[in-house]
Amino acid sequence: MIRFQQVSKAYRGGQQALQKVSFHLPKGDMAFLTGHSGAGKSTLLKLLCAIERPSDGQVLFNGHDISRIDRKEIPFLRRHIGVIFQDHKLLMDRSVFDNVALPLRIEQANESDIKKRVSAALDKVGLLDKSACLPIQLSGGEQQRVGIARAVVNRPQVLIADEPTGNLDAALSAQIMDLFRQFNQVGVTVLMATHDTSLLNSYDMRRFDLNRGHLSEVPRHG
Ligand SMILES: Nc1ncnc2c1ncn2[C@@H]1O[C@H](COP(=O)(O)OP(=O)(O)OP(=O)(O)O)[C@@H](O)[C@H]1O
Repeated sequence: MIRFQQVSKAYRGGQQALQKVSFHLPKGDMAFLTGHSGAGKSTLLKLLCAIERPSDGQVLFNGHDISRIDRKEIPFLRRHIGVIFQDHKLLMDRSVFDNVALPLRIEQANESDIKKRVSAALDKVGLLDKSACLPIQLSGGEQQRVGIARAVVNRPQVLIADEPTGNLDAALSAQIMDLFRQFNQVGVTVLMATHDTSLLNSYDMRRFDLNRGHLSEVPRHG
C-alpha cells in the first residue's frame, strides 16, 4: 500500500532531511515511526500526503508514484489519507461539528450525509455530546479526538499521525492509541510518528527508526 523506494529529500538551502529511505507498509499494517528531533519523521509523513515532494526516489501509494503527482490530483490522494497533527490544527472559530465536517464539505457531500457521517465519527471518539462546542471549550485530549474524527470522517484507507499523543498524559495517550487500534482492526493502515517511549514499550508493533535521515526497521521482541 505504501512503498518508499530510495527516497531522498533535501530542502532548499541544502538541508538533507531523508537519505535513500526504503520501506514497505502493506495494507492493514500498523507501525510506529521514531527518531530524534530533526531525524526526518515529519518530512517522511509530508511526502506521503504530498505536502512535500522528494528530491529523489519514488513514493508509491497503492502502486501509483505520487512523488511527481500533478497538483490537480492531490485532493484525490488526500481523500484516501487521514492526517492527524500534534497541534490538531482545528479551526477555533468553528464548532466541533463544523471542524469534523470540513473534509466532507470540500468533497461537496450532501448535508444529510454530512450529518450522518460527522455524528458517526464523533460517536466513535466519544464526543457526540460536544458537537456544538467550540474547540476552545474542550480539553487538550478532547481536541485531539476532534482531530481524529476529522481525519477518519471520509473513511480513509490510511491514517498518518505526527506525534498524536505529544501533549497528553499516559491515560489519554492510551485512549488515543486504542482508537488507532480500533481503526486498524477494521482494515485501516496506520503510520504514527512518536517520541513516547511508554507507548513504544506497551505495544509490540513494527517500528521504523530514523537517524539523521537514514531509516532502519527495529527488530520486534519475542
Ligand atoms: N521546510 C523546511 N525547510 C528547510 N529545512 C527543513 C524544513 N522542514 C524540516 N527541515 C529540516 O529537515 C530536517 C528534518 O526535519 P523533520 O521536521 O522532518 O524532523 P522530525 O524528525 O519530524 O523532528 P521533530 O521530532 O523535532 O518534529 C531537520 O534538520 C529540519 O531542520
